[in-house]
Amino acid sequence: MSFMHTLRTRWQQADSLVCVGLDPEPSKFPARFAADDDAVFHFCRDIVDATAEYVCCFKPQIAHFAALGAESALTRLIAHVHARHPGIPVILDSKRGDIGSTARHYADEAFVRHAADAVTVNPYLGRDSVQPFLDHADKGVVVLCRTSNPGAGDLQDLMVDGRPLYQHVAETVARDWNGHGNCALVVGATWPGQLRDVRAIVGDAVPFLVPGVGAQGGDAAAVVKNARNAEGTGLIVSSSRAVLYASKGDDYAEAAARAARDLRDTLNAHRG
Ligand SMILES: O=c1ccn([C@@H]2O[C@H](COP(=O)(O)O)[C@@H](O)[C@H]2O)c(=O)[nH]1
Repeated sequence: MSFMHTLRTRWQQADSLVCVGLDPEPSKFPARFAADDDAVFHFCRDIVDATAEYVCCFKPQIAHFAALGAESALTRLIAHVHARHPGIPVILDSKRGDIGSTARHYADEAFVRHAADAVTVNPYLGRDSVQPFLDHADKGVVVLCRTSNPGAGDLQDLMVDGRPLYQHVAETVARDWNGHGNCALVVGATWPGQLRDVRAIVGDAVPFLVPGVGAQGGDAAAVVKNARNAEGTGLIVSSSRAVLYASKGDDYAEAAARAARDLRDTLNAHRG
């Protein structure tokens, strides 16, 4: 089943727009992991198992694994999601972007090595740099559009032909790059006005990955009000630290589950 089909099915079956981000930082793990040689995998696995019923997706961020030399834990974690929680797609957040001959290897990294269902990509090298990802018609290609960070506007808001650059990215992806219907866009929760503008440009068919609620302070209610589609879906609202590190005690998994459930309920209260 394709990423888009799995995602749409999961939105309905789980009644959730929540994505739990998997950003392991061992210094924030509960003390019980201190002597565990495979702590990254075990901690993330526990979070996955505790929160699965409340999510539409999981989103591991590759730098958090690579910086620790823990790529094997990432591969095993994605395999664990697929084996124990079939029907929950995994978006590998790697924000890749390079010339086509190299991008092919990045696509293999995401879809072959790690067996992710979707990947985040940087569009600024242009169509040929994204093509190796787009060619995987059953996989999701999640293109950075208006990111959640404070400096997002430095380049993404530059005016080009009378409109900010991020709006050109949105239009180009929806009109030209989405031939297989496998594209989504990253738009930060910290920018409700831009969420509304991008939804108006791309219509209902293109999902948004929306990081920035929780630790970055984005307003979950405003995300839903501004960017849901006509079905009340179309959103993958991602939270990492606020879920992963909801408690540093032995109740870390229960606390993560509560945080994911509360985010689901907040989002659902505004879906209409
Ligand atoms: O615009 C973007 C794109 C990606 N991210 C990633 O999402 C998570 C956010 O973590 P929180 O702890 O929920 O703040 C992180 O992996 C980022 O690399 C983003 O924040 N903004």
